[in-house]
Amino acid sequence: MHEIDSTLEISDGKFHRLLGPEALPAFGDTGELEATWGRRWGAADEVGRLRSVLMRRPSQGLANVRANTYNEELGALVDPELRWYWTGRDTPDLDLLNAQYDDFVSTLTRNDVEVVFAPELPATFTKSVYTRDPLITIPGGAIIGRLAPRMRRGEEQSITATVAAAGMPILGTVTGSGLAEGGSFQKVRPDTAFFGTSVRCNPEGYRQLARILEEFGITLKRVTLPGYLIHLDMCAVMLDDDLALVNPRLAPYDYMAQLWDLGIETIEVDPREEWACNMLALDRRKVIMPDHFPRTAEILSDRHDVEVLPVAYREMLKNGGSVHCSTMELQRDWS
Ligand SMILES: NC(=[NH2+])NCCC[C@H](N)C(=O)O
Repeated sequence: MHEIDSTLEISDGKFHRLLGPEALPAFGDTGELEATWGRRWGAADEVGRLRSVLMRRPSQGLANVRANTYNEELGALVDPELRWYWTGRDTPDLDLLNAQYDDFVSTLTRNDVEVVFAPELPATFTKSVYTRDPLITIPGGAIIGRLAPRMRRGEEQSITATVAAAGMPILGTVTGSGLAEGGSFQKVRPDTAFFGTSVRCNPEGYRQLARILEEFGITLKRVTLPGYLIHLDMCAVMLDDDLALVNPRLAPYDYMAQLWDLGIETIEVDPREEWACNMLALDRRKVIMPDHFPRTAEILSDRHDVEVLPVAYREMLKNGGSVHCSTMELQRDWS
C-alpha cells in the first residue's frame, strides 16, 4: 500500500472532510456560547437576574480635588485643566466615599452577584469609577464605546483588557469619530434598545452601534436628550419587562411615547428626587437604590411591589454618577 509522506504530498482532503466545519449552531446559541466561552455572557435586558457586574474603585485622583477651585456659576469645584469636577463647595470625603462604595459592593456580593474589578488608573481618571460608560453589553458579549471628554478618554483600553481577561467576548469597538457612552444605552426588549444622543454621544456613535447591533438582531432607536443632559440613564430605568421608572422632566417625550408603544407602563420619580432613576436592578422588581430617595422608594415598594435594597451612596453623586453609572452588567440571565 502507498504510504502518505505528508512532507511531500498534500493529504488534507482525506481527513478535513471528516473534521468538517461547524458554522452552526451560531455564536449566539446559548449552548455554543457556554461551550466555547465558558458561560452565557451578556444580557438581553436590564431586569433579568444579575449575575456579574464590572466595577472600578473610586480614583485616588479624587484626593487632588481642591477647595480653591470653586466655580460660583457652576456650583462645583472644577479643575482648571478640566480633568475633574466635583459638585458643591466641599472637597470629597474620601473615607465616606470609599466606605459607601464598599457597602454597595457588599450588597451586590451578598446577593450573589460576581463583581469583576477593573484596575486603578492614573490619578487623572477621576470619573473612571463609572464603569457603565466605556462599554455596552448584549447577549453574547460586550461592545467597547468611545468616551467623549478628554478626562475619560483612555478608560476604554483598560476596560477592554479587563473584559477580555474575564473571558467575555468583545463583539465590536466604536472607532473613527464616533462617541458612544454606555450610560446612554438602554436595553428594553431582546430586539430593541435605545440610545440617547447628547453632548457625550454623537450621531456617528449611534450609527456605528446601530450597525453592530443589527448583526445581532437588535434595533437601536435614537432619541435626542435635552440640553446638556449626558446620559439616558438619568431619564429612566427598567424595573420589569413592562414597567419603567421615568423622570418626565428629563426624559424626551418621544422616548416615553416609544416605551408606551412597546407596552411598557411608566411611573414617575418624586419631583424632589431628580436623581432617583439611577438605580440597579438585581432582578425583576428588585433594585439597589441610594437611600436618600425615600419618597420614590416608597412609591416603588408600596404601589408597585418593587423590593428596594437601600444603600448609602450620596457622596458618590457629587462626582456626577450614582449606582447605575458605577456598574455595567456583564451577565444577566437570558435565554
Ligand atoms: N452612566 C452615567 N450616568 N454616568 C455618569 C458619569 C458622570 C461623570 N460625572 C462623567 O461626567 O462622566
